[in-house]
Amino acid sequence: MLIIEDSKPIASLIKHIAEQAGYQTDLAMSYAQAEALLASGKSYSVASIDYNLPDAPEGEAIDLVLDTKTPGIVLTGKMDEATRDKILRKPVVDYIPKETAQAYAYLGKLLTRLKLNRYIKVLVVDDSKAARLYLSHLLSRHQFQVSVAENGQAGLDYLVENPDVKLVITDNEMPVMGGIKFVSEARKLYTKDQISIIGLSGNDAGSLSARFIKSGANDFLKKPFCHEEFYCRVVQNIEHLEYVNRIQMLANTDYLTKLGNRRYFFDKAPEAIKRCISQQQSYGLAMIDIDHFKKINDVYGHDAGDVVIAHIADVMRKLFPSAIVARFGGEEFCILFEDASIESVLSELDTLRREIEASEITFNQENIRYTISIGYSEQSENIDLMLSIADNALYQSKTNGRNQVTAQKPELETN
Ligand SMILES: Nc1nc2c(ncn2[C@@H]2O[C@H](COP(=O)(O)OP(=O)(O)OP(=O)(O)O)[C@@H](O)[C@H]2O)c(=O)[nH]1
Repeated sequence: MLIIEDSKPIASLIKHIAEQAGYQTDLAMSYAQAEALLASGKSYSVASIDYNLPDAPEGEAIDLVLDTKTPGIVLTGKMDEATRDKILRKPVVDYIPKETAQAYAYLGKLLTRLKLNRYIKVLVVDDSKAARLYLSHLLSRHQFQVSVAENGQAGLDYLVENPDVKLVITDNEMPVMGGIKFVSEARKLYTKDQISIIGLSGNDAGSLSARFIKSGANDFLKKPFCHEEFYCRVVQNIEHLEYVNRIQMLANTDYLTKLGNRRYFFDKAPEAIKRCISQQQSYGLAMIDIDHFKKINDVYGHDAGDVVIAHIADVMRKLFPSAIVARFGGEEFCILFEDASIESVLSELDTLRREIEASEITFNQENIRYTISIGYSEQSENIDLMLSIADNALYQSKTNGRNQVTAQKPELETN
């Protein structure tokens, strides 16, 4: 990041904020220094620009930065409307009045946002080439990955192929398929928590915003809009998705091991089973339980028990990167294997058993060794049946002396 700022204390505050957001920084304390840095051929992912510099008092540094295609954030002590309008007529990322108490917190948030935006895909759906270009420029300035479609049908086709799109901005009046129909079709594919949709229209009918939202849009913007409002709406909608994803992630993750929890397992496993059935792939389910775990807690303490639980989670993550692995509760784990023959899964489960048996965990200068028992169920359409069979097989492993793998078929028992 290039920081253009003549005040030393403010420059070091911005440097600190930028570094916290993960940027390396260069400082220019005047227009001339900024010009020299930019002319040296060095490229910057963003620049903060002080509007008023001793050798450039009227925002001349803004054009200097923008001419090099560097995204620029203007910091200004001038609060008047004329200055604001002058700045916003230029393709800057944003402007921040320095006087407000929140200015530097806002800058930090904006810098972090710009980094995250590089990984966010946005689809613009509009039949007007000029509008597509304009919206793409606005979004690219905030570092989003932008794709375009020229009507609702093309937008829908794009969404089917690209489920990782996070935000759609769509016009209403379009040939082939209009915006309202497009939104309601898109909602058959993705929920409001998966893709955010903002409807746009220049139509004066007041009911249009309600129709967009009732069809499944998250938000609506009337054309013409000012850049600031556009960016505020975009960021607000993206942040909503991020909050929901974070809450879902927390609700589905086990705190100690960072593996999925029981809820995660019951969310993912039925989908995986359906996938395997439709693709005629074999699958199976394993229950894993640490042997005599109570003794580990009793002898070495509860914290040592936690380290053992985290250890087995790490080993499973390493050995089964593509399986659905979950901590079911306490010292019990469950794994769903997709597209795997029984021979290969049983061999992999035995590798897990042997790796755990051979490992030694050091905690508070004590060396801890432990073993695990495993029960395996071959495939069934009924996940509850598979769980009960794997549980039964696990019980057999325990009663037969622990530290072993037992497999059972849903109809026929094998060992
Ligand atoms: N440290 C630690 N202990 C836990 C956790 N969750 C459950 N436990 C303990 O795990 C132990 C499970 O003991 P049991 O169900 O009797 O089974 P076990 O001692 O492993 O014996 P077997 O399963 O028969 O081999 C209990 O003492 C629980 O308190 C946890 O998150 N951390």
